[in-house]
Amino acid sequence: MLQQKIPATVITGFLGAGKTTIIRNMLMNAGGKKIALIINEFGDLGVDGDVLKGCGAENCTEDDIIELTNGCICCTVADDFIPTMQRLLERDVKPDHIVIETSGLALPQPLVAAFNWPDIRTRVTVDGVVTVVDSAAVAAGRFADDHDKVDAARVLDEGLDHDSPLEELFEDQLTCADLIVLNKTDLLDAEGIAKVRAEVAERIHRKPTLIEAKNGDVPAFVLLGLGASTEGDIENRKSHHELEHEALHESGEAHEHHHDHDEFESFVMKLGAIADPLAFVDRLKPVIETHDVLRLKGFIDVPGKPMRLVIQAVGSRIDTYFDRPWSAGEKRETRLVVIGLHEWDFGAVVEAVQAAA
Ligand SMILES: Nc1nc2c(ncn2[C@@H]2O[C@H](COP(=O)(O)OP(=O)(O)OP(=O)(O)O)[C@@H](O)[C@H]2O)c(=O)[nH]1
Repeated sequence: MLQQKIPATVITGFLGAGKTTIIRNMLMNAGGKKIALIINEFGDLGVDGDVLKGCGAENCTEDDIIELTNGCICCTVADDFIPTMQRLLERDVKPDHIVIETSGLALPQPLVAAFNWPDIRTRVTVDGVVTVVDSAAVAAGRFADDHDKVDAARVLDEGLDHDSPLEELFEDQLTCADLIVLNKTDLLDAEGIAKVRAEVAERIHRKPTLIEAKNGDVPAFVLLGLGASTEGDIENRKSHHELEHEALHESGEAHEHHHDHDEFESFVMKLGAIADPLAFVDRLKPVIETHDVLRLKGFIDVPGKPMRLVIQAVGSRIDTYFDRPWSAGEKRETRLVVIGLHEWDFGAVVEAVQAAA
């Protein structure tokens, strides 16, 4: 009899929006569903995968968590994602549901298109694309372009894309959604939330379901079981790049292929033990603001503490918490992944973070 397709849910959304938090909560209340996780990160310090392995959900053990950390899943879909999916489908014990967390910088469109590959499409279907929004960042205008800056630049260069890389990526992730989660609403009042709803609605031509959340508290039955078969609707969810590409093809103009990720850059830093993490966090805030660090996360070795300290910075909003003991064989060290916009002064950021340590 025709094999029932395994449903796969894509969780996307900009850096720090709350994807991992939503997934961790989903694992803890997914009932008996056996979940396989594919976690993609930009910057090869597997923080999300490590955090999720630490949550010890019995329906998703360590070997059900597969990490793809050699770049964005949209660029590595052919040589990384597809083979991973094929290996997963060869397992004798199949998962009930596959959940894919894209990196915060990934375009979901190429990933959804990959589900139309011949030997994937017969066995898996995209149950839905869930786009997580950092409502506080939207309310703060993080994704709205600085229009007078763009207007000034446009005077100089007619061919300038009207959107900044942040704005384009943000819209592309929204356009692809079956469900939009306005997360971090705990940081906003009713007026702020209304403003975010309006801004999100004006950026998309479709009408995906939109829900609010705090600390990723979205019930698993809302996330899993959307039944959208999104891979059959990609015509309706094109990214800016795909639309531009089509327009240029129609006009017959030649154009170079640019990767949307040239505008972003990340690096991993290793630092010594940090005796006073709160002082470190205070000194880090101005560095993040000065250099417009988009995202900083990782693990801190605090001398004398048996537990590992996780640091999570989304823009200059910084959280730290002890998540688990350092394990016996593990080397205690401070490792941070730092992600920013391309035009930043790389050396200066490294020096400033080191000086703050
Ligand atoms: N105040 C608040 N903080 C949140 C909420 N959801 C997540 N966070 C915090 O935001 C930070 C980033 O959360 P993650 O779940 O790691 O975000 P992510 O989208 O997986 O991040 P990347 O994978 O790096 O793109 C963490 O410090 C979370 O604790 C929320 O609803 N409210």
